Amino acid sequence: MENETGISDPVTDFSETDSESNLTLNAESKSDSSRSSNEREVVFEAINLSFAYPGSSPILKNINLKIYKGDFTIIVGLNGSGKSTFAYHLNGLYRPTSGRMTVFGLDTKFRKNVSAIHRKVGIVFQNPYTQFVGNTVEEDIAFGPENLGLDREEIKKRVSTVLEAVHLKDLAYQDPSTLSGGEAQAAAIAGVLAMDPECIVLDEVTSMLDIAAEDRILNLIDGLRERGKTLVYISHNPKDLLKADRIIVFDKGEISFDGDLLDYIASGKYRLPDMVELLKHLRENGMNISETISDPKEAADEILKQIRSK
Ligand SMILES: Nc1ncnc2c1ncn2[C@@H]1O[C@H](COP(=O)(O)OP(=O)(O)OP(=O)(O)O)[C@@H](O)[C@H]1O
Repeated sequence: MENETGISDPVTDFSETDSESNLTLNAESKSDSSRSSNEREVVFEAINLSFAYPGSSPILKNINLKIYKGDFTIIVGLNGSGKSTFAYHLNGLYRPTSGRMTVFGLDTKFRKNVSAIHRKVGIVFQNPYTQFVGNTVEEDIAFGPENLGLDREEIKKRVSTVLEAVHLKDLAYQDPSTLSGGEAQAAAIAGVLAMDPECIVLDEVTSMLDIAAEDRILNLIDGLRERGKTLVYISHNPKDLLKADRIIVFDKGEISFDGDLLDYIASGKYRLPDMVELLKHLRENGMNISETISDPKEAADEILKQIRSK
């Protein structure tokens, strides 16, 4: 079947479970008296989550994870480790084969919950062309806000604001399928921004952007953080790690690391070339790091020392 994003998706057929909606789960968990009042709100929770594509062996294996409101979480891992597959679970596009995924306490296994989740969680896919639904860029961006039932003036305002933000005003009337890779990524991001969701999941969204466009998007992401949005960002770019509240490493469908940047570097779970890139970036941005360091392990130690001393 095709879901509303246009992705051909065999795992979001909710017809059998539709009547069992579980919208009360969040209220139940809030009434749990054992929780202290200052406990942070859990946005995403994976509980023993496993997933296999039809006819394949499991891609995600027994994932247990909570992601909290307002956090900027970066997910890294080698190609094929299951990052995108996991991201699709974060707004209910995919459902676990076993275990559970809840978003704001709503189990993604129930169709009614997924409609509610789609209003709260926007996702920008790795391949932007899969998410276009409009005949023009402008129409495409307006589609989300229209679905939210916003009035014409508000839709117009939002479309204009996000087109400006991603520098696509001149291409507003172009067919999105004819955009260049970088333009398409910017348009897909604009489409999600126009919906102003509480949480945004970004799956390698800057891979086709030039440096100026990437900077624009990263600035937008900074702005979203300041507004308290919950962000989950799948990235292969080492310098993004510096922004993260939390880094999660996927390895063959399992979580092999979960912690902050210092712990990540100290853990030695990083990809060696990433440390060299990170070092280069820090050096270019004024950190006093010896030019003679090129060995990745030495680089990691130096980054750790520099960050700790700040
Ligand atoms: N629709 C599908 N049907 C069957 N297998 C799939 C499908 N989509 C992905 N896979 C497989 O699932 C595994 C995980 O893919 P996924 O795209 O989640 O990895 P990833 O960590 O995001 O990789 P990358 O960094 O390359 O984007 C891969 O081995 C991939 O071939």
